[in-house]
Amino acid sequence: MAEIVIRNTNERITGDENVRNFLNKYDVLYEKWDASKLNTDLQDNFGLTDEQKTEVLETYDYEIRDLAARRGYQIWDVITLSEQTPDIEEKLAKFEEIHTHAEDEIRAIVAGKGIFVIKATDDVGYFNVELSPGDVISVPENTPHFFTLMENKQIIAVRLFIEKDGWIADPYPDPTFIKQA
Ligand SMILES: CSCCC(=O)/C(O)=C/O
Ligand SMILES: [Fe+2]
Ligand code: NI
Repeated sequence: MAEIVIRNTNERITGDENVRNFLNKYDVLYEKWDASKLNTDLQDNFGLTDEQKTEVLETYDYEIRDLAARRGYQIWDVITLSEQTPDIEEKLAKFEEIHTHAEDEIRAIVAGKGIFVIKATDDVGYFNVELSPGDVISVPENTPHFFTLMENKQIIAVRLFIEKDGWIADPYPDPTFIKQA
């Protein structure tokens, strides 16, 4: 279940309804997929082969096509990040820079954990969205954000894009952002 932390106040928001209501205020979609649908061999495998990634997409084909039909996503992929990922440090460094995307994108966590840090309004500042298996969020277009792993340092996520070119990020250097532990 996703949890929110508002970074400026340390307020923590828990419970599906509260989380959904908070996120919807900032045009962030929050939905759930059934994490138990994924074959257990794949849930514990953070070094998926291309064939296994296809199996993940087949497992969630109904959910993916439903989101695509409702919200216009055109392509999707599976990303795994863990110590087994080649160039993990470079990949993470890229995701950990504040950036925007010119399109709305979906991130569905199917195994592991991760945090999206998203900018709300100037007065609220940034909030953390701590994501667990089954959590599905959108990252709205042109919204400053970044992504980092949690203590277990591993994740499998399905990503849905509107643009056929996939992941394209525009850096958003933000002097108002305060890094904290
Ligand atoms: C867990 S999805 C990988 C990170 C990503 O796709 C993104 O857009 C980060 O901001
Ligand atoms: Fe992003
Ligand atoms: Ni939870």
